[in-house]
Amino acid sequence: MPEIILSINAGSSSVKASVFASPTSQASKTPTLLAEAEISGLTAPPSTLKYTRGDHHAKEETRDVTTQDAAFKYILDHLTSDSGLPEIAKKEDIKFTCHRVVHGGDFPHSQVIDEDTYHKIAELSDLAPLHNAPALAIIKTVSNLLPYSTNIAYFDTSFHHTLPPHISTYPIDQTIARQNKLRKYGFHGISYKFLVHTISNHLNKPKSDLNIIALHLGSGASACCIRSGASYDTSMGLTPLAGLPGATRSGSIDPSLMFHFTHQAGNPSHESSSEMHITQAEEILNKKSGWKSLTGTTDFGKISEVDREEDKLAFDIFVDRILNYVPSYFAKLDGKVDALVFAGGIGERGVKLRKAVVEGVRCLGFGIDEEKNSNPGKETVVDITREGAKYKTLICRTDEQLQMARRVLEERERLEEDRRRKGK
Ligand SMILES: Nc1ncnc2c1ncn2[C@@H]1O[C@H](COP(=O)(O)OP(=O)(O)O)[C@@H](O)[C@H]1O
Ligand SMILES: CC(=O)OP(=O)(O)O
Ligand SMILES: [Mg+2]
Repeated sequence: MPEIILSINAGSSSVKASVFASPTSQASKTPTLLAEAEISGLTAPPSTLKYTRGDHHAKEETRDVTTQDAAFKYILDHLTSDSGLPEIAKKEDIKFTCHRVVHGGDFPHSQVIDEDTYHKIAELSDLAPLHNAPALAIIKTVSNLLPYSTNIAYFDTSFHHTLPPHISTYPIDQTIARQNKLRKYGFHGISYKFLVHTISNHLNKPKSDLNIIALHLGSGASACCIRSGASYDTSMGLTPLAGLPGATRSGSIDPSLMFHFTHQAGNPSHESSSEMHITQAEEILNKKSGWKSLTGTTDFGKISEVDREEDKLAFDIFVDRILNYVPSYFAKLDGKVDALVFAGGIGERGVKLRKAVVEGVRCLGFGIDEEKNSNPGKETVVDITREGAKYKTLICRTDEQLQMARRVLEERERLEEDRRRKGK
């Protein structure tokens, strides 16, 4: 009997969940997708549910859903009541549940979640104010509603454990930095790992030889310099606030700015709770900045239509900030670049943004084919390189849920051992 894996990706504006069946042959490590559901637009209500099971597609507005946990409960209800998905008609049939956890601190790889792991993830909540607490709420819900399932945490940070010290270290007092574990962690690592796997297959090049400049552009956006298949540098830092701006995030700013923005910068935010303590500065920069503060919307699709001056400004800021990274990573790769890769909600759907970014780095040898860029079809990887361009430009439809489910199959023995040890 195939085993069922439920894979959950709680982003800052969306929850995506996919149901997979394990392959019947022991040798295969490829899970089969049975159904996928996504509630998007949590920061731009009303949110919408998109549901796909084989050829069956459904779309509906979910007016009262505004948190990741509510979105997950809605999705779980939808999945388990779908008569076309008998595989999970009984909730006990879900053997593994994978959770994307954005901040994993020093965890080098996935963990079966027990009380201790749960608390370690909770301790990191202040360092990912839009992510860890919502993921923990979903983990709690799964423990209550699916008590037979083994919960596994996959961390965005694990992929970036290869960052060299001169890149991960902040030039600050090192005693305090070490005590408080203040360093660059990097995020979107599950997505970047998926990109490495997929692009390596697409280019028929071993992962260990693959150099890419990857842009994961969604509600949160980051760039990653991938050298020999591993993370060498990335734009996010101690928290997912650093680097590129996002839907409600400022991205990197002069650190002194906040003390001039408000005298309350260091005071606790009203949004602090017993689970998460953040300052007003952190609340403003994470939740009240970015596209929302500039344009009133978090929907980059709308902003890209550039109807108003403020949309144009937001669009131009994003392009400008991305252009701070691509040439710098190009130099760090010594010009040995296999591809510039666009992924994430904006990277995959933002036709105009891709064009502006690629044109911005044409002096390096990139070029975009306008027709392919405008009509990229449905393949996982789409080559949008202009004929004659020296370097490739690709779109890769990232799939963090699939990446986690694959890993469950690949590292099954270690996970079983971890599960036994933790008595789960
Ligand atoms: N056609 C489009 N053009 C540009 N951006 C888009 C388009 N459609 C959706 N988006 C943007 O994609 C983002 C969501 O990306 P996604 O990676 O799914 O989010 P999350 O960060 O929550 O995982 C939203 O900011 C949304 O506005
Ligand atoms: C790390 C991060 O910002 O993730 P997301 O884009 O899914 O919110
Ligand atoms: Mg995301």
